[in-house]
Amino acid sequence: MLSYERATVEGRHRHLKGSKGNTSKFVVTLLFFSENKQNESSSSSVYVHNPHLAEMKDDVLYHLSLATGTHDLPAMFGDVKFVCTGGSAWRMKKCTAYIAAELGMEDPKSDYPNICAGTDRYAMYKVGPVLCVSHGMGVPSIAIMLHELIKLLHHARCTDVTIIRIGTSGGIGLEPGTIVVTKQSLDGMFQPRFEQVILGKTVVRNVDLDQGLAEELLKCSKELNQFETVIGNTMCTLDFYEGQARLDGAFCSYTEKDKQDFLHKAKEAGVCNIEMESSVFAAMCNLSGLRGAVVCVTLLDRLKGDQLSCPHDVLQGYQLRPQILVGHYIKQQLKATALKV
Ligand SMILES: O=P(O)(O)O[C@@H]1C[C@H](O)[C@@H](CO)O1
Ligand SMILES: O=c1cc[nH]c(=O)[nH]1
Repeated sequence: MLSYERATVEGRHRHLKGSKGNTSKFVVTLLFFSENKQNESSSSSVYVHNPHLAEMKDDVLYHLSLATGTHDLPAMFGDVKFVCTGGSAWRMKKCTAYIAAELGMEDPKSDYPNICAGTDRYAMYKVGPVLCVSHGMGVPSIAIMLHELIKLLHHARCTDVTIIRIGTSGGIGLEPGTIVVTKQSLDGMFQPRFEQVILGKTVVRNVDLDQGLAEELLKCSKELNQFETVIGNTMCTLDFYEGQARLDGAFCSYTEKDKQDFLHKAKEAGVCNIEMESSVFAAMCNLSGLRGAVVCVTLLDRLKGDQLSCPHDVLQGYQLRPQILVGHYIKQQLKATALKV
């Protein structure tokens, strides 16, 4: 069972306009969900926390092109136990075919229809208990997908779902092709938090990820022994260029030295890689009670450069690594569950 914990943070806003040093007080209420061990049940299905949903006759998951009124969501998705999500639709289709082969569930025609074919916002594929969904680029895009996915899992009455973001990133001091399993998601100021403005107030959300799941994934990588994997902090930014201290965007107002100083500070804060979705992903896993992990391959070492100039096939090969690791993990989990039955 999960229960709310409330915490209040007080601070002061500095007014941008008006007289120098003018500030006003703000109060932010933090809601954490914590495990209630006393009432722990064997399966977990706490995904949505919204009293308004129960009052709605029909729920339209607009960006997924699915709805409770037009689709039998329990029949379509009730067996889902794992969700893999990543930026590109191509990668999610590849991931579906790879996991199908790993689990011996290949479609003889190798055709995995896009369940969200009614929209070009996101793509979704399913093989057995595994759902693969694309999320686009950046926090707003993945947040919209996650709101609708979490409602989908709720309407479908799914239980015990694990969700893993399989993505790409820029590494700091790591050999390109290394996988980073995120320990904590830090913002651009190296703070472990996700800030969202709701009703004109800043709400700070918890970005802790499931450490047990991260360790299990690291163990799987050791068993596979195909590529280097580390557990470390991931910096989540709102931009690929200036937000990640690149020198090659359309605009840049800092020097190579400024960039290096920033990246070294990030390294000191335990940052192993930089990407653009982990913070809100972690926050929404915490809110929903989903078990979550972020597994990203590094495409380059940001201490050595900014441009992704290595050959296309090398980059595509790197992109497949997170799914190889996650495919192995899912296969092991399903085997272990089958043994228990
Ligand atoms: O899941 P992907 O590999 O798309 O995530 C990273 C972070 C940004 O969305 C994108 C930038 O190239 O790659
Ligand atoms: O450097 C990189 C590479 C992939 N994705 C990012 O966000 N940054």
